[in-house]
Amino acid sequence: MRTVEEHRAALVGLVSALPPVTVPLSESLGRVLAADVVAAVDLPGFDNSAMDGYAVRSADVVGAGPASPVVLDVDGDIAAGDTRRHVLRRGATMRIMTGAPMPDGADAVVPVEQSDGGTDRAALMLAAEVGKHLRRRGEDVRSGDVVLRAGMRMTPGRLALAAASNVAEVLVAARPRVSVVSTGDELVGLGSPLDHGRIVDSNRPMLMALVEAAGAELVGFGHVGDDGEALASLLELGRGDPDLVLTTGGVSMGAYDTVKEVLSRSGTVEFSKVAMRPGMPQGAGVVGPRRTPIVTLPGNPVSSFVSFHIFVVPVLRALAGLDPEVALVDGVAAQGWSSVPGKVELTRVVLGPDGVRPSGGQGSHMLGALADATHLAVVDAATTNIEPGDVVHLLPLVGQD
Ligand SMILES: Nc1nc2c(c(=O)[nH]1)N[C@H]1C(S)=C(S)[C@@H](COP(=O)(O)OP(=O)(O)OC[C@H]3O[C@@H](n4cnc5c(N)ncnc54)[C@H](O)[C@@H]3O)O[C@H]1N2
Ligand code: MOO
Repeated sequence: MRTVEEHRAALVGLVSALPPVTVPLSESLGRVLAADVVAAVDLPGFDNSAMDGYAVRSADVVGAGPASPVVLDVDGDIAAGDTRRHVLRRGATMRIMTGAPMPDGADAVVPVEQSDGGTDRAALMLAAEVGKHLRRRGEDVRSGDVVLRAGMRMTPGRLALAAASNVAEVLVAARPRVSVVSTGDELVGLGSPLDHGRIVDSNRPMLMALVEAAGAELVGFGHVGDDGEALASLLELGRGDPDLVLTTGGVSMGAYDTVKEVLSRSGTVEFSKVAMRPGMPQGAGVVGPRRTPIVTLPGNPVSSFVSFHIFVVPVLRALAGLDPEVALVDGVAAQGWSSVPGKVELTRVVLGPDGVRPSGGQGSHMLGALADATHLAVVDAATTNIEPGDVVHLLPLVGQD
């Protein structure tokens, strides 16, 4: 029996990194940066006013206050977007709006609320000191600064920072192209009537969703029955020219476990038992004329879900040129639970305010626990009992991190 690490290393070894791609910033949300983003401009780009009010030389308003207003000539207006270069006369002021460039010579702003609002002459009632209500060029970001680092996922906030820095395009990790195929005669499509003995093909929508939530691109999907020829031809097709094919079902010891039967014959896919629960029966290799990497996941829904997290995510990350390892986070058990000896156990858990608890029934056919689960607790093969207060290692669920 293989260890989880051995099987993961074998899978990651099947793929090589795809080259990163340049995308317009507007299409970068959710993508992982493949290079640092460097600001092309200072932020702010010029000294500007933080308030609607009056640009002044602080020396001209010394002692100004409600009881002792300083009255100055108003030499004109400066609106946001004014591209002229203004110079403020000594003993004068200019009306200025939020975001408008400061005139040369001005070093402070008196907000309109602390004035009489005059347009020819204005009475100012604040002794604004140097820098008051002023936003300095480059105080936020300097041109040439690294504002985002390679490996970060683009979020709306990061996108805003890149946009303000006038970065129009970014280099991002490639999105691997993935096909998903479910197998089994018992499966019917979502929304169809269910005869006795039939079940809904839930693994296919689950894996399609996992693929997309993991940042990969779904390029094909289908279902085949337990018919060896159909399965063989579907896999040969490699529809959509995927970088990876995922199958689910048909990999254990049954008389109709077609994936294993058909692909074992090809000689390019290896089937193994992995010391984990759930997800023991696994297979992987290459198929078709392009030797497309394939990972054959077990059919039990939870086994398939867990195997995706433990094996497919690292493969997708390797394809994207990222470190295959996903960092685990620590949590503290709020209650105890037992774990199978000799195998890594992946327990669906909820990380709540009081700590970590198993989320519902843990059978590999039981999807109920996925409603609330936030993480998989990775319990090593030597541990048979988790006690309340124990530190447990958690893998965030895809789409939930
Ligand atoms: N004699 C043995 N039997 C089994 C073993 C074993 O070692 N010896 N291993 C068990 C383990 S562990 C697992 S996991 C499963 C893996 O089975 P398969 O990959 O061959 O999957 P199937 O037999 O096709 O299906 C298993 C189970 O999952 C349901 N299923 C399958 N596909 C879907 C789908 N797309 N959507 C929803 N549910 C699906 C299927 O109906 C079965 O109930 O084998 C054990 N048996
Ligand atoms: O390993 Mo199976 O995955 O227990 O259900």
